Amino acid sequence: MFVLVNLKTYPCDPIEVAEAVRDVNESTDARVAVAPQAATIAQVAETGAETWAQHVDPIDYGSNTGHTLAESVADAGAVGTLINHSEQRLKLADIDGSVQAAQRADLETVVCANNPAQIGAAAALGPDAVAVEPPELIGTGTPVSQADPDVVEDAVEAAQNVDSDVSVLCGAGISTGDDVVAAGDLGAEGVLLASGVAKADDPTAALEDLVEPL
Ligand SMILES: O=C[C@H](O)COP(=O)(O)O
Repeated sequence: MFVLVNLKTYPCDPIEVAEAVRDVNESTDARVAVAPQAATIAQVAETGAETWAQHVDPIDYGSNTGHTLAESVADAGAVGTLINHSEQRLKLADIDGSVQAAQRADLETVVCANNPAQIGAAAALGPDAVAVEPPELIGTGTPVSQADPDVVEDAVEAAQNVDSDVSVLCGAGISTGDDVVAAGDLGAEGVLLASGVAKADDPTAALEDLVEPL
């Protein structure tokens, strides 16, 4: 299972979380990575944790003030990027452009989507993975795998019908090892989570709990 921890703009210490991600990744068969804010990608990557960007824009080098260039986050040490997170929604043409920009920079891609229909559309753009996240469950602590298991199974089916090479993650409210196991039982190959680790008093303990049953 892939456990991708998105730090969003939570007021946590990204280095503390990154060191926990690095250490827990080394102690488990699961793959554990962290997506800090763009401004801290380089510092986070220096810890040795697998580091992702939270977003890249559908642009190339040039006159794009305020945008995030895929090559820049790759140069800073990111190996992958989220695209179209529920809190950073893009138009379909821009999702396509961001996937292409990420692939140009050799970044792995996870395209987020609200529901199975959008997952099918996202999978058609050729990312490495898609992540289904019902927006109403994000940050609630109520796991999607428990509150809405059908959306996970339907997302897996929707992606497989389009491109069986595209992995499916699920996210929203995931915070325990049982939640991760439940996600796997529904066909997800990973989970995308944030508050369960970023808001934890002890990120290492939170991560250890997440991977303990894997
Ligand atoms: O990127 C992470 C997702 O939006 C899930 O957030 P959450 O784990 O706080 O529900």
